[in-house]
Order: sequence, then C-alpha cells, then structure tokens
Amino acid sequence: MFRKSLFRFSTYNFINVTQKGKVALIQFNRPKALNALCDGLIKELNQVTQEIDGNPEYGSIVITGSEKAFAAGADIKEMQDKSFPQVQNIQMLASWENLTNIKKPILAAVNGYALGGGFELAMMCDIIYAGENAKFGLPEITLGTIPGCGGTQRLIRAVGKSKAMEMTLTGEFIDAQTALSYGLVSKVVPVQNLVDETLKVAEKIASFSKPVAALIKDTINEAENIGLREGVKYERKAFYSTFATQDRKEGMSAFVEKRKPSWTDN
Ligand SMILES: CCCCCCC[C@H](O)CC(=O)SCCNC(=O)CCNC(=O)[C@H](O)C(C)(C)COP(=O)([O-])OP(=O)([O-])OC[C@H]1O[C@@H](n2cnc3c(N)ncnc32)[C@H](O)[C@@H]1OP(=O)([O-])[O-]
Repeated sequence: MFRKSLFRFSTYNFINVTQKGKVALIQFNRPKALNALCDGLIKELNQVTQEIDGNPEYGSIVITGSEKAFAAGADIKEMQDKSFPQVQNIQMLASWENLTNIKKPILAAVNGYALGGGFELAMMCDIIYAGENAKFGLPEITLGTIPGCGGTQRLIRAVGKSKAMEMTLTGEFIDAQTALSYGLVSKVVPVQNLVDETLKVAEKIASFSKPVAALIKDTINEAENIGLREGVKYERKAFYSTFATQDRKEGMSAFVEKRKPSWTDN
C-alpha cells in the first residue's frame, strides 16, 4: 500500500501512486480520456517523481496506464483553442520533459495506446516493456501539428531515419511486435502480466546500489547527446567516480569473499 506520509501529496487527481517494495508504481488515472496528458497530470507526475527521486526508500520507478491506454497523447481538448503567442508566452511543454532529470531508473509498462505525447513520455523512460495489445504512434500530423516533446528526436535515435519518417509522416501506429523488431521496446508480454513483469525487473534494479544505478542511467543517456569519443571519456570519469563509493569496495570485496554484497548506497 502507498505510504502517504512519504509524499507531500496524499491524493492525486490524475495519477495513482503505490509503493511495491523499493519500487514506486505510478499509474495514470484518466480512463475517460484514455489517459490523455493534461497539464494537471504532468504537474502531478513531475511532483511525485521528484519526491521519489529524493526518497532513499525507492530504487526505481514504474510508469503505466490502463489496459486500454498507456496515454493517448497530449490532451487535444486542452490545446484546441490555444494561439501561437499563448503557447509561446507560457512556454507550453517546457516542464513536460522534467522526467528526463530524474536520476532513478524509470521503466514504462505500455498496454494499449501510447500515442503522441504518450509515446514521447514512454521514450523518455529508460526501459519500455509492452503488452501484446500495445500500439505506438506519433499521429500529430493528422491533427495539423508535429510532435512537441522530443518525439522526432528520440524516435530517429531509436529506430533510424526511414522508420522515424514513415511513422511521423503517415501518423500510422505500429503494434507491439513491430516495436520489438524496431528495438523500441525490450520485451512483449501478455497484457495481464505486464505490470507484474515490469515490477519484477524494477525490483531487481532497485536491489543494487542506487548511486551506481544512477551513474549507469546517466552515462547511457548522455550517449544521446554527445559523440563516441566524448562519451567514452564521460564513461571513464563515471567509472573512476565509483571508486569514491563504499558500494564499489563492497561489491568487489563480496565477490572475492564469495558472499552476497550488502549495499549502503554510499
Ligand atoms: C510527456 C510529454 C508529452 C508532451 C506532448 C507534446 C505534444 C504532443 O507531441 C502532441 C500530442 O500528443 S497531440 C495528441 C496525439 N494523440 C492523438 O492524436 C490520439 C487521439 N486519440 C485517438 O485517435 C483515439 O482516441 C484512439 C485511436 C486512441 C482511440 O479511439 P477509440 O477507442 O475510438 O476511443 P475514443 O472514443 O476516440 O476516445 C475515448 C475518449 O477519450 C478522448 N481522447 C482520446 N485521446 C485524447 C486526447 N489525446 N486528448 C483528449 N481526449 C482524448 C476522446 O475524445 C473520447 O472522449 P469523449 O469525451 O468520449 O469524446
């Protein structure tokens, strides 16, 4: 059961948050709108992920939706009447990428539709698992707009130019098996098992040293921003920095002494 005292918010309007061992499970909760991402939902998501990130009880985060929809995109009704000066003045979407600043590993468990902003949000996570009924797409072109939260940039890095162009220029969806063959998701599992399977992996990740897991996440994500030479240098520095931790000493000593390591997150 979710322990309310750990968070400033005790109730949410658009998400549910539960604690599963060392994992925080965040579930979008706008079933009538197929979990369309409204401003309020993103505010709650930002707040809770930031709090989880700073809470030593948690080692990883799982984000999921319902069996019908992970999230069917940004809320079209909320955007419908906005003008260019309005979206520019309020810097619409500026805070929607805050998820990428979270240091703890985030796993997306995607059943059903992951469209537009929903797909973009899944791509901001570190691992994506899909239920057999998952459908991924960037249909913004069908609404007379383009992806606005990293969709074009992350998709091309994940699947290459031709497939990224095909998906964004046609707006067509791909199914879970196609997403697997594109390397967009790591695993496809039956719909009913998806959250449990994802939680199992999240729990395993959470059982390791948190600062070390955060370094791995940061180093891999940095590869999207810099070239190979700089990336290898960046990784080497991160590797050296693990020698400033007790957990590196503990992990290697445990191996040599043929025992299980006991991580202290220091
Ligand atoms: C993390 C950062 C994210 C940032 C995002 C940045 C910008 C982003 O790139 C732009 C977008 O995402 S643009 C968006 C890109 N996404 C799209 O273009 C996908 C739009 N959605 C669809 O094409 C269809 O709903 C589906 C094919 C998903 C399902 O079809 P079906 O099974 O026949 O179901 P149904 O009957 O159709 O829907 C049930 C109810 O949900 C409602 N609702 C659904 N999506 C909504 C939305 N996004 N909005 C509002 N409402 C949405 C729908 O109106 C209806 O409510 P009603 O009160 O009863 O009328």
